Amino acid sequence: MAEKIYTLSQIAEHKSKKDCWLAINGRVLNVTRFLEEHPGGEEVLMEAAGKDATKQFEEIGHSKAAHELLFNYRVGVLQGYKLEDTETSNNASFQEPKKKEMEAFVVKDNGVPKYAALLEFFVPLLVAGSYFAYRYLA
Ligand code: HEM
Repeated sequence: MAEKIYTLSQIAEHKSKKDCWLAINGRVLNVTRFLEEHPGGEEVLMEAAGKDATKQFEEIGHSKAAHELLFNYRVGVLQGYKLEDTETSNNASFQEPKKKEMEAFVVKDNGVPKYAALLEFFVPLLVAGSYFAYRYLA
């Protein structure tokens, strides 16, 4: 999927409270609707508005959740960054957990693995029981 590529000077045209863009890790973000929600406050975002804010963003030590939030505001890619990289990291953080959830769901809901789990529990118990019975009773 092709994404729109922006230059830093194009981003610099969007630095007001009503239209606020910035770039982080090669992604161009429209954070206008996030200004009021940002836990670190509107002011720090406004200071970074219209610029590449990667350094500031990383220096704060934002959480994984904050890194994932970035995807919600993505409007394009900063010129000079590879598209594949951003696509891959996008897929990795959004699709992998979903897949894991699905697997857990299938195991819980399927009768066969439950039966297998019971066997896995009782067979070693039976073997150990037989061994001790043989050792102490015979
Ligand atoms: C779209 C971009 C951004 C997102 C999605 C975002 C998200 C967040 C979130 C979720 C938090 C809560 C703490 C955490 O989970 O790490 C936070 C805190 C904070 N952010 Fe951001 N942030 C962004 C950009 C920035 C930028 C560019 C700066 C600095 C120029 C900044 C400065 C801060 C500060 C100072 C805090 C408070 C840290 C604290 O109280 O310990 N953020 N941000």
